[in-house]
Amino acid sequence: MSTKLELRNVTQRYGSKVVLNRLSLEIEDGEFFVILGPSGTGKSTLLRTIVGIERPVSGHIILDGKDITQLPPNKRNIAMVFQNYALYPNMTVYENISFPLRMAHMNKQQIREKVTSIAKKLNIEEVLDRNVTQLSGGQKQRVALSRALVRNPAMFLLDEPLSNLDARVRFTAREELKKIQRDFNQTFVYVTHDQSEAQNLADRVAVLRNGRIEQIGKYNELYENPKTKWIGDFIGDYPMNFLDGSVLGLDGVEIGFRPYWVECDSGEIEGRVISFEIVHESYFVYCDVKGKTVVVRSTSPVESGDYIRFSIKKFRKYRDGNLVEDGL
Ligand SMILES: Nc1ncnc2c1ncn2[C@@H]1O[C@H](COP(=O)(O)OP(=O)(O)OP(=O)(O)O)[C@@H](O)[C@H]1O
Repeated sequence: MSTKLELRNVTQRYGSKVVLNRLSLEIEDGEFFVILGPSGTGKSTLLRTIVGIERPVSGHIILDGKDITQLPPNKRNIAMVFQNYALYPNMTVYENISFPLRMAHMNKQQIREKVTSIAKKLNIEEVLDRNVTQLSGGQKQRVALSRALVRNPAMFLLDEPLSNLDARVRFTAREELKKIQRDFNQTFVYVTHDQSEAQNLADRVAVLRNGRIEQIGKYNELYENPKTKWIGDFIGDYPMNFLDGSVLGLDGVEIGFRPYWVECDSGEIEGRVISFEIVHESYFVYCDVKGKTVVVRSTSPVESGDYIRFSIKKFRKYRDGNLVEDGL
């Protein structure tokens, strides 16, 4: 089962601090929806509000056309997977996964069939009798997902589920997660700090800033056409560079460009090399252009103190911090 979620003007406050500010959002059936944003911008609060651990002070949450704003969490049929997985440590894997079914008084035979079938799909059949404390991080994640999947929820909320895994396991776990989402045709709402996760997993990304959505779209749209300078700065492996438009003879605007959008060795702009780093045989050169630091990618070696020239092959125009649409 999977359904559409709508948030209408949802506001959440802790004391006088507004954490979600009239936030509206629609998440489609079967979507892998990622929420990105700096620390403290309300990402976890948003998930807790959707699942019902917290009630919004105003606004509405609609699941499949039904207003669930006032329903308690156990009546919402939304599963939440926490960062630490919240497994019951004194139980086996089987007991953990079957827990929600036992609570629902399902008969033993049905429980066994359901748990075994899910465990098979998630490749944890072999560890069903183990205590959860004896599992690897990736296995714990699969147990937490299985425990949620047996309930057949309308959607899944995941709060940084990979952040406790080391780099290598994380990569495989990420691929598995995507596969599970597709195989079970589930709607996932997924909070992360990690842009590579957003890029790889998301159908759409919403970037939160001060309790509001600054931009929403495919990761690539956010990268290519940041609606604001703030998004340009936040999205991408390197922040977008900004220079006064006058460097290209454009008045009254700033231009934004990625390090990859330039061609080095000749061109209209000159910069003095402050420092550089080498990544995959490219030089990412921090240079001073008329008192502003920009990063450009060069394939030729550089030295600090050198002067380099480059031309900007692609750029976006910004006025008052916002994208000028004809700047595309
Ligand atoms: N129970 C609470 N009582 C008071 N303030 C809270 C509570 N929970 C969160 N906050 C505050 O609300 C703001 C948003 O917190 P939240 O955890 O939603 O942010 P986040 O974007 O998930 O952050 P992070 O990326 O660091 O996990 C923060 O300023 C936080 O200190």
